[in-house]
Amino acid sequence: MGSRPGSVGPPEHNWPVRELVTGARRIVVKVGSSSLTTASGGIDEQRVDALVDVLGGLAADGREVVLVSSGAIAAGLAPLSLRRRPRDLATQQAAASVGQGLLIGRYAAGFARHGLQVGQVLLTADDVTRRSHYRNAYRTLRKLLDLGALPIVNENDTVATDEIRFGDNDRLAALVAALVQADLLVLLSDVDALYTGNPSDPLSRKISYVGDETDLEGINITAPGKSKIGTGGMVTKVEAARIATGFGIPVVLTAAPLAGGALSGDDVGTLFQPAGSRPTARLFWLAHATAPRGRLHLDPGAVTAVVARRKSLLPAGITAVDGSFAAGDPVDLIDAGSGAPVARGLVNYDAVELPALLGRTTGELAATLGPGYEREVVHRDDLVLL
Ligand SMILES: Nc1ncnc2c1ncn2[C@@H]1O[C@H](COP(=O)(O)OP(=O)(O)O)[C@@H](O)[C@H]1O
Ligand SMILES: N[C@@H](CCC(=O)OP(=O)(O)O)C(=O)O
Repeated sequence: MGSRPGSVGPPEHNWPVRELVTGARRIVVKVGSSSLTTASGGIDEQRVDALVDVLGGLAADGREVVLVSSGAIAAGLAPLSLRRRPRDLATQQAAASVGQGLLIGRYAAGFARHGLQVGQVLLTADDVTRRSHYRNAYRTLRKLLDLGALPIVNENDTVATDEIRFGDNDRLAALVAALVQADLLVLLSDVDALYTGNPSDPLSRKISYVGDETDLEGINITAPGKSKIGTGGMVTKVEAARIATGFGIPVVLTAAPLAGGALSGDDVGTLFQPAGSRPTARLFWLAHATAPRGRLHLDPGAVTAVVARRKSLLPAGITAVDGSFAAGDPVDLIDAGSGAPVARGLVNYDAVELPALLGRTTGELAATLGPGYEREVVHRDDLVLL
């Protein structure tokens, strides 16, 4: 890559942030397809074994480790004589079905050398977004850890459809980190850190520390090239870091071969500082893990009331409704002027009930329709700003 300008780091040299890494007891490690498989499609056994050795070392040190591993689709390509990552879902699912078994087999053999059992946990988006399901997922992961087994999580690609799938595992890893209340999320990729621009551009600088959102301003994240076997790219990793740090979990982003050093506290990769306060689990899930079932469009007064004054949303400030949802479902609140989502909340009415209520005051609605219609459309306790 040639010489490049100096890296962008924390303001003070002795910033103790690396202790967030070395002191972490429960760690979620996510590894991307590009770090586990060969360009021609198949498992890169040496790289899998190198990762297993690092994670086995952590477990031997008494840390709880959850591995979120991509690579099922890529690992299934060569065995099925597929020459590149298929575009159609059915072939991707078939490749994942073959590749997942091979991948987990390789992990099981590798971790056995460290005296560790692995537990395969395949999740769909629903499993980590719906309250009843994510409690279930949590129980399984917790039990595996209690039994001394190392959970290996992937998206359940063989049943996930285009509409519901995560596609990349970065966001899934951030949600799993929140689910198990991890002390640290490590995102391993084929690039050693986040850069200010495309890492192959010599003018791009390495970013060693992200303190908050302002440190991400001006960063140019380019899509991975066509030859890539991963799907998420850097955009989904930064998004995953936002989700995890927003839940109070520090994140280290680095290359898989640097994982051992990063976990020992070496100043490698990019460290994302966690937010000071942790939102309630319920609101965190509402913001990051729910799929909105509809959209309520707000006039300027309602946007100010909800965003600036943190008030409940009343029917008078809603100009339009779309989607088909039932009372209790998550919906996005849209600034009708800009079209941007400003908040997400749990709605108190069914979609079919709302059109007759729009623009009317709660007093007027209660007088004509009965006291049941005095209720807010979205109560402020069920609202989270986006
Ligand atoms: N600003 C940036 N900093 C670092 N990497 C970047 C940036 N913009 C784009 N990338 C690309 O993102 C790629 C990582 O994404 P991806 O291939 O999906 O990884 P994985 O398979 O590990 O999930 C890197 O190889 C890099 O080329
Ligand atoms: N669940 C998929 C992950 C897809 C993928 O490529 O993700 P990633 O490499 O994390 O960008 C698989 O195992 O192939």
